[in-house]
Amino acid sequence: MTSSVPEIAQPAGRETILVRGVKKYFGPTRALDGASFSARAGEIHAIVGGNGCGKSTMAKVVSGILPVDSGTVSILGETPSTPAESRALGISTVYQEVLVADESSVVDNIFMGSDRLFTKTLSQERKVVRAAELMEELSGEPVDPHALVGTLPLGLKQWITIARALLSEPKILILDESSAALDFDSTERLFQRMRALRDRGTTILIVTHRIAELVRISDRATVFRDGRDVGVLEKADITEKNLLRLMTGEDRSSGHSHAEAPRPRSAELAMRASRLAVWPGGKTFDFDLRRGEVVGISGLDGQGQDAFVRVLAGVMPAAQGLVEVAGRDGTWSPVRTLPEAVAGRIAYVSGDRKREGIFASLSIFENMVMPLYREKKRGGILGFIDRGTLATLFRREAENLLIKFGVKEDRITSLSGGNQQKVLIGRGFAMRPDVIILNDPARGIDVGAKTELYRHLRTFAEEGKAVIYLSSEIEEFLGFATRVVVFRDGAPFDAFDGRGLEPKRVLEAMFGQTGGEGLASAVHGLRPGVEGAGDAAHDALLPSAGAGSGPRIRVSVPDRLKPRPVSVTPPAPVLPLAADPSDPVPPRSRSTIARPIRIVEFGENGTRIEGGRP
Ligand SMILES: Nc1ncnc2c1ncn2[C@@H]1O[C@H](COP(=O)(O)OP(=O)(O)OP(=O)(O)O)[C@@H](O)[C@H]1O
Repeated sequence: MTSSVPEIAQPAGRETILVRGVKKYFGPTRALDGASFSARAGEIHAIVGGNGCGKSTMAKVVSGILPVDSGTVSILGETPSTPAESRALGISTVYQEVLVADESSVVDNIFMGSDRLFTKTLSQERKVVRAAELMEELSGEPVDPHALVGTLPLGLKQWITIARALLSEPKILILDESSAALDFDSTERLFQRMRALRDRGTTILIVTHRIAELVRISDRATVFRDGRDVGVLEKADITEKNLLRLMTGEDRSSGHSHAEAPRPRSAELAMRASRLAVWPGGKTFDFDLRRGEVVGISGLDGQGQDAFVRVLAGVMPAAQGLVEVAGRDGTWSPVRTLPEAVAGRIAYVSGDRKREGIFASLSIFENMVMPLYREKKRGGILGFIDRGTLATLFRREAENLLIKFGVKEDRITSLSGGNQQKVLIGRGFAMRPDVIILNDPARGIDVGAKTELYRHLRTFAEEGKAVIYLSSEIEEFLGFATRVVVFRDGAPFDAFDGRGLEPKRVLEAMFGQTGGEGLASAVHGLRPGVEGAGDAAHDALLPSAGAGSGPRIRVSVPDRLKPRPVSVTPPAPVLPLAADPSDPVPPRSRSTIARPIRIVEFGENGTRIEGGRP
């Protein structure tokens, strides 16, 4: 990868990681309960399993940062017991949480913690050059090495953590959910890099919930369940079906793809937006949300879909226009702020739990029932709720979403990442809303919980309530969304009926390659405003796109066609439940370059088939 580091010479096939009968308890929680696992030089080895089954704990044990209670751990013949020892052995880890110092520069973040190794001899100028090279190689776009990391979008922050791990050309590279903040194209680049390292003898451990990705990249996979290894699959046997069977211990398929999406029984509206523009100067449009439907929202990164759902949820003000929610008595009330949204029984669930989700210092229980407490204090509509009722609500949501926890009074940060996300989803439902707005909520949650979530939301819609569901994975909409609205350039560009939804058509719309006919159909409840959202169809060859802070989209764009991003700072959102209010909002990137596209098709069960289109 770099001339400044030595080549690795690991004989392929040699066992580099050997873990036997390891136990690791956190109080009453058995994170690892007699787990064994081994990996070889020159292989990409996946650790797979449901939320809370012990994957991250195993990754930390192998990294040498977590001592075990019992069992044996041998990494390259040694047992590192401090991060420094493990680094000296050649182990690099990219952790699940994106760990960067926002107030430091890109170069300082990349070289953080590595001064005692080979980089000691590098001058600051060389480090700056190296950081710039690495970031351009990895992220596919030039990144100012002096830029403050806090001003960068999540995807670039994730690349910084990966660049840091790759600096020393590790013998063992551990990637714990490291592609979670990367879009499809970036994930592909990461995979190429992983394959090159693997071919030079590195052992790569990956932990991921993206099953289709791990089927593609892994040479072997060890499946965990309840803190124990329950099977090892060789490359030829790594299929979605086999993985699920081992993960759940049952024979069942992943999906909801054969299920029917909810259909509204009447034309009664739950919400409406008129003359709405989500960005200053953006195109205006009208939008109706009916009772009884699930509306899927999608788009390429930074096309306004993220702003749209936040505006609907009262989390961010609209640049123009009015959003209203229908009361149970049929009256309409404006939604301009979060309190107005809460009063209108709108709940918001964010997939970005670090920035606008969890309260790290509070318990699991408090995190779930927090909005109800607040209402109680103000004597609002939920003011009658007492602690006993809260406990019942908590239990119900925890059961519904299969949340795995020890004691509900434990801090939320003691939960696995996926279980933290489930608490946020549970919080949304616990508010007993009439409209629930979910912003890419399924990041990091396992397939069992996803299925439960879809089932829950489908029932919710069938009860006459309404769902807005933004997702970066089109597969999520199959058999689930009543209709799907695709955003481009800050406004709806096209819309599709959920029945017979073709993921390929949705992808084409994201790239401006469809005619926008869906906008003309009254079924989709979309009407162009004065400037005309319908104009979007004519602007198809002048799309704007960029690597903003929005969700990841599984679409591949050739590097040479990538736009050069220009930062535009969006208005600061009102964060409803910000863990860290000082956390800056990543800039949105936009550009105006037409791009031919490469489509990734979806086969059975949502597995990807790479296809081509000039
Ligand atoms: N520091 C900690 N304190 C208390 N409990 C913990 C701690 N770390 C992990 N646990 C618990 O150990 C169990 C395993 O957690 P781990 O993070 O390893 O799961 P995981 O398989 O990586 O899950 P996910 O897919 O959700 O990331 C969980 O029940 C979790 O709540």
